[in-house]
Amino acid sequence: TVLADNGMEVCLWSRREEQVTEINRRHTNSRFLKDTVLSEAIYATTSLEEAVRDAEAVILAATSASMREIAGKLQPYLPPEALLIHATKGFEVETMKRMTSVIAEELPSYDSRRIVVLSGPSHAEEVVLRCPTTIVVAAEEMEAAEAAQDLFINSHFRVYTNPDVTGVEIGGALKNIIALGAGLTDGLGFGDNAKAALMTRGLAEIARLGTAMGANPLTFAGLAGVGDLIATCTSKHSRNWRAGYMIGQGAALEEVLEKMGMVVEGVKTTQAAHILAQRYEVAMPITDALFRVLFEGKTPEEAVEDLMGRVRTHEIEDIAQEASAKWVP
Ligand SMILES: NC(=O)C1=CN([C@@H]2O[C@H](COP(=O)(O)OP(=O)(O)OC[C@H]3O[C@@H](n4cnc5c(N)ncnc54)[C@H](OP(=O)(O)O)[C@@H]3O)[C@@H](O)[C@H]2O)C=CC1
Ligand SMILES: O=C(CO)COP(=O)(O)O
Repeated sequence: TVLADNGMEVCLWSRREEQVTEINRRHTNSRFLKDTVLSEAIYATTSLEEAVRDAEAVILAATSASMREIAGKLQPYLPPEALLIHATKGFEVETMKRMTSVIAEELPSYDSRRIVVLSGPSHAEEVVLRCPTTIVVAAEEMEAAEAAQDLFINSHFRVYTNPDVTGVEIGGALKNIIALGAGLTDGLGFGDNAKAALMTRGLAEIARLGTAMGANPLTFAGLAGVGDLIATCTSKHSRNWRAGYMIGQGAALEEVLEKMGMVVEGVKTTQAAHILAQRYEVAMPITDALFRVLFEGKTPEEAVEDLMGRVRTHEIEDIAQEASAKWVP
């Protein structure tokens, strides 16, 4: 919608014939965006080759679990000059790799410095209504990030650039864990204090792992960090929040995922972050508590008790200030 508003011809690729027909005939995508009429500049196809032919930019926006498969399928068709952008928030859980690494591995002839990640507080339901939205684009090569900025920016969609690909990808992925936790505390009937605590201490552990993985800690104070954390932890649109809420109310994970019918990235990301925290030797108590609830049968109430009973500690970490001063793109 944003690109069509900016005068571009947009081709959507889907593997579902019925969805493609609906988009082309009725200009709606009722499974995902009820009550929205899409621009006539948007059309759809089941042919990936047709979708990317002569494309100025190719945007990968499916799930993290399907990124490798889709990037691999794209390989023979990607026009070499096209700008490659992804908007997926998660890790490849089998390898713990970030999305840009997965894409780079599947598209070895594409200059990986030009792969752009687009992230930030941006629920699709609000973007299609043209509600003011701000996001961030990051690439190792700043011209690529600026080219993505040029494509998307308009009066209702404001785009910032950032050279920190690692931080932007990690912020977008890890906030989903905290959103699950925020939903869970709401489902348990706790109030604003609990949610504020989770968001604040959640941001601390996002920044801790992110910094250990090479991100600029200041990125987590930006749109891909605290910005997306606020949107996702407080929004009725968030699938992660809703999934957490149902679990807090006593539902089992399998039942919740079945009901959602859409991706809840935070579940796989909790698995990935739990392992990454061990690998990088950083403390992620909220992630660990959620891991135990999701995968080890701990009750939400027990997890909260564990978190509140942890050994007392101080708030601000020196390491973050030092890392920020030293960080180079
Ligand atoms: N929704 C939002 O507001 C935002 C989402 N994101 C991120 O974007 C990503 C996608 O989210 P979202 O669109 O909401 O998720 P949904 O679950 O709503 O949709 C996922 C889409 O990916 C497609 N897909 C999954 N696997 C494959 C595959 N192997 N081949 C082809 N298509 C596939 C699905 O197609 P099919 O129906 O055929 O299964 C479906 O169209 C996530 O990482 C999310 O975190 C980021 C910002 C905002
Ligand atoms: O990342 C998002 C908004 O920025 C979407 O969050 P959910 O996947 O929780 O709906």
